[in-house]
Amino acid sequence: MPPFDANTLMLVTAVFNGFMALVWLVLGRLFRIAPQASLLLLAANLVSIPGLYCPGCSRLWPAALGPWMNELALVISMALLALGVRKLMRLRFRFAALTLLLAAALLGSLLLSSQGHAEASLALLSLSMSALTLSACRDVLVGRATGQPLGVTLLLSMPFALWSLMMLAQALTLLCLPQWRDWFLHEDIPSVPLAWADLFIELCIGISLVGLVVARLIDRITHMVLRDSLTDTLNRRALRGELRRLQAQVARGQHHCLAMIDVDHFKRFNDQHGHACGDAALRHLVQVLRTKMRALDLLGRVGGEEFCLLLPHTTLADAQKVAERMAQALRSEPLQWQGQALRMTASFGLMPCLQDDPLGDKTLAMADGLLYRAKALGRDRVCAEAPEPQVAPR
Ligand SMILES: Nc1nc2c(ncn2[C@@H]2O[C@H](COP(=O)(O)OP(=O)(O)OP(=O)(O)O)[C@@H](O)[C@H]2O)c(=O)[nH]1
Repeated sequence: MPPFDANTLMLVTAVFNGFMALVWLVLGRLFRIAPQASLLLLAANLVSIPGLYCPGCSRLWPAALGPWMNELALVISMALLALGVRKLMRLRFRFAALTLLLAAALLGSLLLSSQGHAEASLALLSLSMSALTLSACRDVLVGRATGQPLGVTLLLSMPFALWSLMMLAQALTLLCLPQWRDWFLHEDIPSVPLAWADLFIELCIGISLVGLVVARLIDRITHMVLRDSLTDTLNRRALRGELRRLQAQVARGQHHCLAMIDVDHFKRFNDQHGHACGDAALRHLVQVLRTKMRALDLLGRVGGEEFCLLLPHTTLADAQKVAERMAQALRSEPLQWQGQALRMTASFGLMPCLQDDPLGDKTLAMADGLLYRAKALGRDRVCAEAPEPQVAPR
């Protein structure tokens, strides 16, 4: 007897899946990390165990249904895995498509099995597993966190793609290449090469799923560190970082602009309608400003009701048009609060990013000065100023 027969390898895979079920239990229940996804992945691992290794199970159902029942557990496990991955990547469930796929696979394979077409029945189940893992692979690619490098995403999606390919190859072999059947199945249990491949891919999927959770945690922490929690704009720290980056480009001849934006008479929202209304007003402001921003533009909250807009690769004349459009949009879209339409305006101080200002402090201070000029001139307006032309020293 070889040192590792297929049954031993399937037992090792089942033990590993049991261990992963424990990992999801701890992550989801104890640490409350991705609790719903963890629950689905816990169930996926538990359900896979009888499909991988269950010596006494054959006594529970007719012998003809033996292989079908094993594969059935694996198909259900794959469906739970696909759902868990979707939840982990924060994508909406597509229950209709999943139910249709499962119903077609299970009913079709049962029908084929009952009519004596055991190979076609197994092939159908393998095909459905291939489709389920392919959809998980796609979800890992589609739902990747914003800052996650493409190489890492490809690496994390690889085990799902491998599993999908392996199941597809198994289905095609059962249907079209019976002479190669031994590569996949030995009688009704997996062949040794397939059992090895199973074990390897299950290990990789487990590691990949934990990697996805870590990527999600990193994404959340980065978001918390760099974003303002009320308005979901950049916070002061992130804004300063972006401004430094733009100032470095200004030194190399690029043209960027910066606008300081302050809500007019903001205190009245708080005083007359309560603090919750003030918060809603800030979110409304951001929502309206965003409709006039390009994908490249960056908005950050400097503090209180004061915001800073960075307009990369924009001349002062173009930036002025953007700011005027924003002021107009605010004027025409009042805040809807408890059945009332509350008029909201803002003042803008607009500056081109200055040369010889590596941290952007001078640019910020001058934009702030222009903002106060806009306030002094009666609010609800844009004040812009070109910098003094630089005179070359004689
Ligand atoms: N609701 C809410 N209020 C805030 C927040 N941050 C700062 N404020 C309030 O914003 C108000 C700012 O008021 P002021 O600085 O007097 O400015 P203003 O009323 O907008 O007047 P002008 O700028 O001169 O037009 C203060 O009452 C702060 O308490 C916040 O996150 N939420």
